[in-house]
Amino acid sequence: MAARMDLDGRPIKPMTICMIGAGGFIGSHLCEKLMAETPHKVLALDVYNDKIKRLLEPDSLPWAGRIEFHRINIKHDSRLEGLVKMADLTINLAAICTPADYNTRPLDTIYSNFIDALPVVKYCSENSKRLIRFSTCEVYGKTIGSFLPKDSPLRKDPAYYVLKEDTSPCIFGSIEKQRWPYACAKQLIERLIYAEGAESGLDFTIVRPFNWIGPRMDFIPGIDGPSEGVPRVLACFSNNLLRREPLKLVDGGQSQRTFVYIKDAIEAVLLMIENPDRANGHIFNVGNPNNEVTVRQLAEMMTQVYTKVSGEPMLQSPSIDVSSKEFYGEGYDDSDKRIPDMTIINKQLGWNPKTSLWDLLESTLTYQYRTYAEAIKKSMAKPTAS
Ligand SMILES: NC(=O)c1ccc[n+]([C@@H]2O[C@H](COP(=O)([O-])OP(=O)(O)OC[C@H]3O[C@@H](n4cnc5c(N)ncnc54)[C@H](O)[C@@H]3O)[C@@H](O)[C@H]2O)c1
Ligand SMILES: O=c1ccn([C@@H]2O[C@H](COP(=O)(O)OP(=O)(O)O[C@H]3OC[C@](O)(CO)[C@H]3O)[C@@H](O)[C@H]2O)c(=O)[nH]1
Repeated sequence: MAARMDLDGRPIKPMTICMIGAGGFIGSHLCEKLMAETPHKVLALDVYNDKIKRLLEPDSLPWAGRIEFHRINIKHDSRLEGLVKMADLTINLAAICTPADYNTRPLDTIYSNFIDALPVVKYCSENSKRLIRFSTCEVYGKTIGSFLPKDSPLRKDPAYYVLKEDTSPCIFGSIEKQRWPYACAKQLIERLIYAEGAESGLDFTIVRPFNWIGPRMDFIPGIDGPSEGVPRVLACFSNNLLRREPLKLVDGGQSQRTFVYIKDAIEAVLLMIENPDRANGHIFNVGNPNNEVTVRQLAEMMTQVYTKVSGEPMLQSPSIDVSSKEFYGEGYDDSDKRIPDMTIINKQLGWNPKTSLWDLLESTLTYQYRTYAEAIKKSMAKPTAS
């Protein structure tokens, strides 16, 4: 492998990375990238490894010896400190991060996103180890514009909706709205890390992903996850399409999101890993401001793309409206609109997303169809117990 250079033309030394949550959606793509394109070593920590199994077996793989899986629940495992100490850099991805859990398991959500993350910050700080912490775009909550009257011309002014790391406020709903414990826990751990940086000199980078999507995201209920489970929107809509059911639009599907292809986003994370001088002390939005749609438009586009990749005809009624109470239960609330400002990541790391929403949906839904269509057909053909 040719020597890798950083953005300032210096050779990059091979490093050991302790990656917590390596078995999840983002972790699996990051491990794949690090194994295929870099000389770095990964200590991969998670309670599951299904999504990275391909990288772990067999021993003849070109990167064998550079990735080690440790089945660890960071809530209670004394091996964690030793693994942080062995590494040059710790990346913490571990979290409960599906909205269906926030209002139904708020305590688990707070523990997972704040309490369980505390020892990781402490071990990094005490041992002078660099930390990359995965936060979320959800720390911004709702836009300022959403509080303006519906017909206010200011709603069209980007100052009222574009989300900037260093100036936008974090606006959450009331305590009864249990959508927000996740965002609030993520915000508090960001503040703690920032304070460790200021008071104890911790070298940190905080990543705020804006709806990264692609293959291996979440699960398909009843196939590789619980039948009653509710994953994030990409997997919910994929499941509906694969089962030939209408896509469910929560509260009319009026909320807006910007979606970025996982492979583009992973490029940004690799730049952070390999350019510590440019990434330390920063909070980065990582998203694609050009890929904005309402959830209703996302459903329409996914239906069209799925029809193309599967060759199956479109349903007569491809979507239905459901209330958030019916879909998520009491206490659900939503972010209205999420457009990332890209100034900081652009200036520090020169990163820009490349893939259009249509193209990323085409490659992702091709993967979903190839991976799940047969299994779903078989499971739907099975007689159900009466
Ligand atoms: N995917 C996105 O668009 C997105 C958006 C915003 C924020 N994030 C953040 O990025 C991170 C990764 O997200 P993801 O989409 O890959 O989610 P994911 O659920 O696929 O991955 C999280 C992984 O953490 C592991 N984990 C959770 N608790 C653990 C524990 N106690 N011990 C060990 N492992 C544990 C899980 O088993 C899972 O494999 C999360 O912190 C999430 O909040 C992701
Ligand atoms: O079947 C469905 C499922 C969802 N929706 C609506 O889609 C919007 C997006 O939902 P989702 O992808 O589940 O998650 P969010 O974008 O709301 O939140 C995530 O953003 C980042 C992260 O931190 C981690 O991924 C997480 O909190 C939403 O409006 C749903 O109501 C639907 O209509 N139908």
